[in-house]
Parts: sequence; C-alpha cells; structure tokens
Amino acid sequence: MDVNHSTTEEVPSSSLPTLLKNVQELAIDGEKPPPRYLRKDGDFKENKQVPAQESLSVPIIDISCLSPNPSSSDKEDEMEKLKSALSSWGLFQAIGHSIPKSLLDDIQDVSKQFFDLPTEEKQRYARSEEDEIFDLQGYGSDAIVSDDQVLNWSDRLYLLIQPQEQRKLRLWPDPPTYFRRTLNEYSVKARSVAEVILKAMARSIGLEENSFINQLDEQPMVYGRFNYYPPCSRPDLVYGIIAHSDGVAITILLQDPEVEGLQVLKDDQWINVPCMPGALLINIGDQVEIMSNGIFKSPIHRVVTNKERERLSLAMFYGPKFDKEIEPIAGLINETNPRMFRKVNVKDYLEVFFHKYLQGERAIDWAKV
Ligand SMILES: O=C(O)CCC(=O)C(=O)O
Ligand SMILES: [Fe+2]
Repeated sequence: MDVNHSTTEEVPSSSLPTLLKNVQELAIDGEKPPPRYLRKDGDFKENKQVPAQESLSVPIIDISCLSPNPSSSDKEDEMEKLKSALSSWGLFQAIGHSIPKSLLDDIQDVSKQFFDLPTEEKQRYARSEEDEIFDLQGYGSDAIVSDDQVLNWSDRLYLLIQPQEQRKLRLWPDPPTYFRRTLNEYSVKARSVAEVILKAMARSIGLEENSFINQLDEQPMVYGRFNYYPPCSRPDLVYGIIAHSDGVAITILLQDPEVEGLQVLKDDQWINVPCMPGALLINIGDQVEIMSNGIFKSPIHRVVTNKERERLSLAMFYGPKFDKEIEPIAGLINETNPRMFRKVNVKDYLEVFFHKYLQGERAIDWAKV
C-alpha cells in the first residue's frame, strides 16, 4: 500500500475513530515528523517534568525465590522486595524466570522478521476498522479518537493469544515461518511467570495466594503486542508511546536487548528503564491497582524515540475476560483502609481506558468511589 506523509496527516474527523497507516514508512524518508506526531506541552501533566535521570534504579527481583515456602531469609527478603517494588514503583525487572534466553531471542527474531517484511506483506494482517477499540487486533498504528490526539511513533502487531479458541489466526503472520510456533511457546511460558508473580503478590500482602488469580479467572485474556519503533529524526519532539498506564491486570514486557527507550514516572521524575538482556519487565496495570485497593501502583510509563536505531518490544497483557467484574479484594478493606474503587465491568473499563489513553489521560479515576 502506498503510504506517504499526506495520507497520514489527513485524518478525516468525520470517520473517527479511524486507523493510521504505518510509521515505518514515514521514518524511511527521514524527514521532519508530521505535526500530528509532535508532543504538546501539557498534553499529559507529567510530561512537563524534568528529563529522565539516573539516580534511582528500577528494582530487580529474582522470581525463583518467590515460592510459597521460603526456606531461607533470602527468600523472605525477595518477597519484601516484591511488595515494596510494586507499591512504590509498580514495576520491576524479573530475573530467575526460567524462560530460556534462546526463546527470548527467537521471539525477538520473528518480530524483527515480521516488521522487516515489505509493507504490502504486513498489510495482509492489517487491523480492521470494524473492530472494537479495545480489541483492535492485527497490524497497524493506534486508533484515532480525537482531532488533537498526539500520535505515537510506533507500529504494532496486536493479537489475542488466550483463550486459544478465540485466536484470529488469519492475523498471525506466516511468514515469518516460525512466528506462530514461537509466539505460542513463549506465551505458555510467560503465562506461568504471570501466575507465579500474581500468587506471590497476594502472599506478600497477607492474602490467600489465589486472591488476584480468582478475579482473573482460570482462563484469563492474554494479548500480545509487538511494538516497533522506527528511528525518528526528532526524538526531542516525538514519543514512541505517550505517557500511559496499562489498563489490564499485569503486563510482561520483553524489552529490546540493546536499545533503551522505556521510562517510568517515579516521584515526579522520569527514570530510564535500562536494557537488561534476559530479564522480563513486569508491570502492574490499572486492574491490579483496583483489586489491591490501591496498594499496588499501576505505573505511568512512556517510550522515547531514538534518532539512529529502531527498537522492538513485546508486551503480554493479562486480564479477566470482558464480561467479568473486578473490585478491591474484600480482605483489604477495613475501617482504616476504606474501599477506594467501585466494582467495574472489565469491558466498560477497557472502553473508557482506551479513549482516555489515546488522549493522554488516565482512566483509573473513573473507577474511584
Ligand atoms: O515498548 C516498551 O518498552 C513499552 C511498551 C508499552 O508500554 C506498551 O505496549 O504498553
Ligand atoms: Fe504500557
């Protein structure tokens, strides 16, 4: 498909929400990014903060130590670190997760092979404008929900992975030859990691270990989002992804092993999340903030662009099915800790979430009592 600057800039307001063409094509020209990609001061209040700095570093947790019966004080320390990391940062780098490095390399490889395909090939898996905003599966950029939305310098491939019978396999690329098999294998292993962490999180705050998992259901929804950030000639003006929190329960992010870009907002400062080859970045989403009655924080994060290098990441999102309801876990509410959030339907939350996210706003206030 022929994509150029003008088609990308001319977004007809009459047909909102609509889908964008790919950023990769814009980047090839190396020209100034179109105005719709330029950040605005004050588009998200935290964007005005000081530049990223290095004085604080993202917690690192060895999740092989998070077993139910710690036999040494090291393990108790790791549980304490988990609780503290998730209540102050909302994220951490997980090591000791037992997903082989070769599989992490393979999934990055098939992702790169996909984004390296010619545009016409990738368009075979393009998103449909008919899909709901929270289920925009396939290849493409973000939906556009308003005329003044600041656009992200990224292309995505977004796929539902679980429940397995609901997969839209026509959107799972082939070639790359091993894409489907690799994604399937990675998703099975990553799901076990998510379970270990959800259980440990519950125990770390004195709850029965299935307290979060029960709200996620035996069969949670799992989406995979392959993010591709092409080089951008104006990293000072354009974000790979604008500041946001994730709307789901928990996210497992496989970062690019070489190219940094992710930043998290901590104590009003943007902190770089360094590349840590072999580690997985775990971050809490809004739904766990709701379930934990605000004890665990859904962190605000963003991705900055890079002038020279492309960057790839894969986010796996876990949450309850659309027809479920979530609410703060009963054992966490008492006279000193009053209920902070209402019971909300997952689909309603995600609908509000996506509209707000795309406009640089947070959705979680909508769920507050
Ligand atoms: O690419 C990254 O490092 C972060 C991606 C992200 O925040 C997301 O997909 O929600
Ligand atoms: Fe995110």
